[in-house]
Amino acid sequence: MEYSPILHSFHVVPSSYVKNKLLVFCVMLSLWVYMIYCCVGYCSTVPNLTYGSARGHEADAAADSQGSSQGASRDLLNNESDLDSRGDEWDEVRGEARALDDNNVITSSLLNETESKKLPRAIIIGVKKGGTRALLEFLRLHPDIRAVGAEPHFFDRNYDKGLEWYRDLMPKSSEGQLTMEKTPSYFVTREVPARIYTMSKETKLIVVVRNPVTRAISDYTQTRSKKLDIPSFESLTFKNMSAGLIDTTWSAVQIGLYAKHLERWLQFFPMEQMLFVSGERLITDPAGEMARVQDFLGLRRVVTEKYFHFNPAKGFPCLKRPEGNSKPHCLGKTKGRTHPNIDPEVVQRLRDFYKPFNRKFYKMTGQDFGWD
Ligand SMILES: Nc1ncnc2c1ncn2[C@@H]1O[C@H](COP(=O)(O)OS(=O)(=O)O)[C@@H](OP(=O)(O)O)[C@H]1O
Repeated sequence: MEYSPILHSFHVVPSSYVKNKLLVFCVMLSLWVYMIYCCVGYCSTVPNLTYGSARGHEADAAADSQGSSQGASRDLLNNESDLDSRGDEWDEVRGEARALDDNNVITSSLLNETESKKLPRAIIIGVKKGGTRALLEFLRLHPDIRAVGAEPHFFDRNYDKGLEWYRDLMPKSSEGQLTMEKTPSYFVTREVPARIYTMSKETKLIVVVRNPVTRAISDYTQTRSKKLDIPSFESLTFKNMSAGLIDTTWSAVQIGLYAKHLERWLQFFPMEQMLFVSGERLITDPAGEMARVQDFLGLRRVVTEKYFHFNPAKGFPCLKRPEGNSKPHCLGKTKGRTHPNIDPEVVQRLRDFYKPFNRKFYKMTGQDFGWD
């Protein structure tokens, strides 16, 4: 019989030594099997013991960014549910703005786990046809702003649904981000100042104002676009045309009495908590007005002139990517409608009618909007 070291060792070495060797062999075998599994890609299904924390964060970040894009598309669906919402047209550019600041993107995706829906800390409360959609869409370019695209009408039409209903409409945001909404009818609705104050007396309020005569014509143009057989602007303006008595109960006229509406807000909020944006300058100098708005909200000045491109055919500033030369995005067809020609005498009568109210408004706000 040939000499066999293995057999020999079996005979001469104590059995505990053999057991130990077998144990080591089994461990080695398992490790090899494990490594082969890794090579063919099964590791992702097995708890990662080797570099668990590093890979774990990468995976979380990927899942988070998926989460945030889902959030964005939910926001987009909200937009589509509202007639006035044209926010979707601007989303591509908005994404571009976010990509501006890499740190911000990384931070926000890592923070996504702690993101939650919050009540707005700033609201664009008016005025109807002032340029509120343009302002909201310009603001949505800012990475520190999360805004709901549709108009929630919570404080005027849906107040009985409660604050949780309202909060649920908001997009998710991280701690450093500011949640916003716009509903232009708030500025003229009697109950709204007290209700916003009850939610939070710290709420920042923004009002986009526009020459009340042009605003009234814009308002009328919108109504007429939906209902063709309405009386003329001229006949609706007067209670008694021959006596020249203006009908202040007609909402198109009433909304423009800015000083009167503002008085109600000042019973609840100090002037420092309100910002008045010129609807006219938002068209002629959007970057200048945006600088004021961002300062008021305590934000970095991210949305600057490099985001705007004046479209001569449309007659309005549109949004462009700061880099590259892709086509600028403009607001939809319902913004910037052609106004009907109004009898110049009626326009003059309205101007005269608004003059004292405008003066009072300039005095209250400390701003001359140059309408007279
Ligand atoms: N960038 C840009 N693009 C298009 N339109 C612009 C822009 N900036 C301000 N505006 C003016 O916004 C007016 C509509 O105002 P609102 O968005 O407040 O209207 S609404 O109350 O939400 O229906 C709209 O009024 P009309 O011109 O009467 O249609 C515009 O004059």
